[in-house]
Amino acid sequence: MDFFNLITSIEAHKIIQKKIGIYKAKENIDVTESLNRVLAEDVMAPEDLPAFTKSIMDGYALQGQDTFGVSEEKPQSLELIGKVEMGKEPTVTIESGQAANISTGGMMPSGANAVIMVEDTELKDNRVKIYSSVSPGENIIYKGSDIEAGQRVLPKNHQLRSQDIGALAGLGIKQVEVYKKLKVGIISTGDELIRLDEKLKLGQTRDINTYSLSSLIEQIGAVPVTTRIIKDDYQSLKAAIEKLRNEVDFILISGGSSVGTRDVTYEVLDELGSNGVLIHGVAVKPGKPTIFTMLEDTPIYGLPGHPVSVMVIFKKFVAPYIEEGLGIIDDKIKVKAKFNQNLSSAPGREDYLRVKLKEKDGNLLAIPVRGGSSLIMTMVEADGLVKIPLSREGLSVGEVVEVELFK
Ligand SMILES: Nc1nc2c(c(=O)[nH]1)N[C@H]1C(S)=C(S)[C@@H](COP(=O)(O)OP(=O)(O)OC[C@H]3O[C@@H](n4cnc5c(N)ncnc54)[C@H](O)[C@@H]3O)O[C@H]1N2
Ligand code: MOO
Repeated sequence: MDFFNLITSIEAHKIIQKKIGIYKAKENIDVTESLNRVLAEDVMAPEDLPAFTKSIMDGYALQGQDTFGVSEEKPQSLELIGKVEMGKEPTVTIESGQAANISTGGMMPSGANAVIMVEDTELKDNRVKIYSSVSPGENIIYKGSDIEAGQRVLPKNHQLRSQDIGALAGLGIKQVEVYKKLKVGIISTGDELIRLDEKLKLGQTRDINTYSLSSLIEQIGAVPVTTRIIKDDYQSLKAAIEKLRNEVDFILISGGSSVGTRDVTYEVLDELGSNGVLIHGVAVKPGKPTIFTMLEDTPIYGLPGHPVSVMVIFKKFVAPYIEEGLGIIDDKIKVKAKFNQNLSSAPGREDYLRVKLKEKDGNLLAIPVRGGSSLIMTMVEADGLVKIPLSREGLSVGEVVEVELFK
């Protein structure tokens, strides 16, 4: 007898998509706090970068035309008329036949259009002997050539990386408007579970899922809100959900999603859910007993307790919706690799294989990590996931597969 009403992963996504309508709240934050945050607006450059035309070599600013035809055998001598001070506007103007000392990063004096490197020159009696030619524009970068004032520097919905923060700082932008972080509540259930700081007795299991889920939530840029471990008991779970629901934007329950006598998640969610439980059972492996419903505006999931199932279902059925609420578009990193063996899978079910990547003879190989969904090491050893679609009965050796990499 089948206790679940299995639906396909496409049908499950349709139900979830239809129900989740997340309001994207925005806030202004300091650039110094903005790593991994997602822009809620386009960022335009308020000024040019660099703000002035500058030298990118240590040497002499001059007119490139003065060096045309110059070589080691046929040097040219120019008059040294002064020096450009770093961080200051030059006080000299270069005319034909003249040069001024300049350092890397110094502002080009007017009249000059190139810089000759110091190693291609010789200084004697206030005259600079030039031993090679430089064309106009050589060894300098023009005002605004990195970023032009008014240009779009970063687009809306971009997740900020360190180089982006560098660019914002370079333009003097102190604050950015980003989407507010969503809060995701985690309730791990199970009479057998103990916390990380408790002593393990035989028959007990240390809580893994609270920790793997919290870090996955943090990784996508949301805020995990954890609770104490909840017993497999209707009233305790109901009370824990009621307590959390006003604090967070999503609720994840780990464990108790199946059909055992101690699996109470379904009953509690069927009572609390706005229209009872909307999903119980998806034709995927791992993670078949997945539950989903809404507590008014709050999406709530019952995630299958096995440590691998929890992580895979989070990645495939939860993370995309949290990311949508955070303004993230698609940031999955995928690579193509050759599957290294024949492997069968049941038709009518979507499989997520954990795979390890290995390079061999110039080919990237995807090697499945064997083992059930209760073994966390199958995730630890893997580099990513490969999907076997519903319609397929397996994968063949040499077949090119797409691997979604773990971050
Ligand atoms: N008769 C059936 N039994 C099971 C079925 C089924 O279809 N019929 N489905 C199996 C599948 S598939 C999965 S997945 C699990 C899901 O079970 P639950 O969501 O009810 O999870 P639990 O029974 O509470 O736990 C399963 C397993 O995982 C361990 N666990 C739970 N939470 C944690 C945690 N936070 N950290 C570490 N380990 C955890 C728990 O001790 C169990 O060993 O059901 C199958 N059964
Ligand atoms: O679907 Mo369960 O999640 O195989 O282990």
